[in-house]
Amino acid sequence: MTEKLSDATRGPLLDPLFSAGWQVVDGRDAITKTYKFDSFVDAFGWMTRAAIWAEKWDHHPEWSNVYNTVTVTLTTHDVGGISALDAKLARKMESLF
Ligand SMILES: C[C@H](O)[C@H](O)[C@H]1CNC2=NC(N)=NC(=O)C2=N1
Repeated sequence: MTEKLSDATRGPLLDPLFSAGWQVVDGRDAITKTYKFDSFVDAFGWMTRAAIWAEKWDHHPEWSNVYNTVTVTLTTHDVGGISALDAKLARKMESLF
């Protein structure tokens, strides 16, 4: 069962993501990162690959794309905050980037 991250698990799961450029969203228990690509095709290709994992894990990003830029926000709507699934999807997005 998915749960909001406890204080004890937040650091180990989120600190590596903060080092990779993820940030906490102001006023929300959510994390965000803006990715820049060389082209729209690269951006959309990355979104397509990330979307396959999101669907496989039944965990979906809030995201938007403008040309070569993709802004992603991850949170777990079912628990009202960041869960391990958000960290897992963020790590996958990093590895696909
Ligand atoms: C019913 C379905 O499994 C849930 O609504 C899933 C779908 N994708 C989801 N994605 C995200 N980001 N948070 C959720 O709580 C969530 N819940």
